Amino acid sequence: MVLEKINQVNDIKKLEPQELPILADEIRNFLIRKISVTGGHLASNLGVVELTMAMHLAFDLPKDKIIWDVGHQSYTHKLLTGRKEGFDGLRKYGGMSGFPKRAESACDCFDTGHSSTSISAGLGYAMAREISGEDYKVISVIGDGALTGGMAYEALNNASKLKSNFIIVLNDNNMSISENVGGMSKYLSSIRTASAYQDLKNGVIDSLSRIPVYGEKIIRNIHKTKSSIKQLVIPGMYFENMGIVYLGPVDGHDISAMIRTFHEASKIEGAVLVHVITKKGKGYVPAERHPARFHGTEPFDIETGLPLKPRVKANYQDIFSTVMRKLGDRDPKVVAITAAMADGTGLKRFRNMFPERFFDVGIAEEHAVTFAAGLAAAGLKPIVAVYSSFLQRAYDQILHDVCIQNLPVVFAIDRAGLVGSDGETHQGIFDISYLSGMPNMTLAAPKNKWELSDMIKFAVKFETPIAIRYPRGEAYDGLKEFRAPIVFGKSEIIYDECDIALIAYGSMVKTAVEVRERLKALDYHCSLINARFAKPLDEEMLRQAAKEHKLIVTLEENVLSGGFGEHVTEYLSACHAGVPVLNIAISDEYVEHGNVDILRQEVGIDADSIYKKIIAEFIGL
Ligand SMILES: Cc1ncc(C[n+]2csc(CCOP(=O)(O)OP(=O)(O)O)c2C)c(N)n1
Ligand SMILES: CC(=O)[C@@H](O)[C@H](O)COP(=O)(O)O
Ligand SMILES: [Mg+2]
Repeated sequence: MVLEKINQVNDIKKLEPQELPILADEIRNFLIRKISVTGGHLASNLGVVELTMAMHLAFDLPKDKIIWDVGHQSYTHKLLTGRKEGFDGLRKYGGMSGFPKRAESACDCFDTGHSSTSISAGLGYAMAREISGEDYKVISVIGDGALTGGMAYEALNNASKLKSNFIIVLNDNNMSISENVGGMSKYLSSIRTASAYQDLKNGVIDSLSRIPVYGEKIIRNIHKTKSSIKQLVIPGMYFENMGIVYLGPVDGHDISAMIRTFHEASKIEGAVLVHVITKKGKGYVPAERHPARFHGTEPFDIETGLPLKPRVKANYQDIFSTVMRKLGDRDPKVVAITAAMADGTGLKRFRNMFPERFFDVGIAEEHAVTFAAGLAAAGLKPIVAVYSSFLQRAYDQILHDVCIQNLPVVFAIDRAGLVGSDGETHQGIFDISYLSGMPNMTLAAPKNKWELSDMIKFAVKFETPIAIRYPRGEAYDGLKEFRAPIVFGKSEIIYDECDIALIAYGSMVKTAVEVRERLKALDYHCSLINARFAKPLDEEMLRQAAKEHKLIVTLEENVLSGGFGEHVTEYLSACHAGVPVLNIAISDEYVEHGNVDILRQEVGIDADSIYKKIIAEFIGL
């Protein structure tokens, strides 16, 4: 086993050349085996095995800095930097992260998780190196999907002024999570398919490189200057015209070709983009055939590629998918927007049925929101389906383009709450806080699957901005009998008693049901109120609850700061309600990766922790 020889960074450099393809195969088998048990980002990682090996061979880690965009494709890098043992605990609580983490290894120089940050961060490193007079190479690895994100262009624009070497590796597998979209994607395809042109260029460079002494110089000059020869023979003029040298395309499964190109790229003063072509899912047939399904996978059977635990119950995304289909059918003004998350959000069905009213704008949340604002201003009914943590990107667009103009944009905020294995970059625990301060915004959250459907229907008729948040995964199917119509700003009283009022928002209603059952066993009488709206608050209900109970408990899956509970407490204290309020929320800390049930216990929002906190509070009254 060649992989056995890889125990720490740079061990790969000790291998014989003939061992490298064997190592690539063994790494693929290792990843398939491990991820089939733990789950994780398989297809992207299978695609970059040789690319990562070539970078580790061409560069000097940890001195040189490799920055992985998104970071979901960094598994081979982890393997080659002494973290083989970590794969059994991949993305588990207390185990190895699925993303690069500076705290995990000296070879991880920048934490990532959200897309399109690598060129900015790399440029920061390169500039810092210039200023401090240090000597290391900086390499940002960005996918073709991540290159649809606006930040990447802001960084490229800025990178053109760099005087020292900075390598951008464009890992082009012609896929985002699903098919990549947009003009840049088309442009990259045209480069890939222009093979005749490419052969011509390679021929010229190859011939030049065979000319002793002068050949190298001419090639360098070609790369350095904006000569007309270069314009003729090198594709990638988009980058070249920005002042970024373009090299490629290079076969991303040919280690020697990549090493040669990286050495070439290292000699260039300024920013250079190396265009590498890879195959997403390479080496595992089910992942090659279904790269989107194996982008991020649950544990699966290696033989068949099928999930080990087939889903029995519908998840919130299935419910969203169904209601969107119905709305699309009923109302031709309904349009749906996603920032590259059609699969995850459940918009695929809408896309297939109403392609002309479906927009995948690429990994461009800021643009998605302002684009939706434009659609709304022109009289359509846009629904932006977006993960809570990714919507953080678009704070100003929501405020400036949607809320100030009071436009009827619906935000379907998916993955709201703890998401689990992706960890701190992906936990959707800030949206109530960052949205509730925006005038004109309405915030709602359903208690169960039927209410999600009712709320989306309500939202589509709503005439001002509205955000509906719901969690990742299985939809709650309890409390079916409680389906009072949705009324703007009004909560739903589920059980009306005395002693304690449990006022739960969205996903926490389910937990509150369990807490109430346990408190009942101790003879505590608890009301259960489904808040439905975090903004505006149901003030009438709050005043009433304050009068009728000895303790108010708010429950939410969001950070405390700026969250639902804080607003309730503030309101009750402003009206001198005189009743104690216990806020159940996540304390103001980032929550790491792990199983959601474990994380809930860790942050104290599981039924048991809440039950204990309530008893302690009540006894102290
Ligand atoms: C801001 C943001 N939006 C969405 C995502 C979700 N996301 C993760 S990877 C990915 C696709 C990336 O495609 P690409 O960069 O080409 O990498 P590949 O998986 O193809 O290697 C998306 C949309 C994200 N991580 N960050
Ligand atoms: C890396 C990334 O950002 C996505 O692939 C994310 O992991 C998807 O998460 P879900 O599994 O919740 O769709
Ligand atoms: Mg890609």
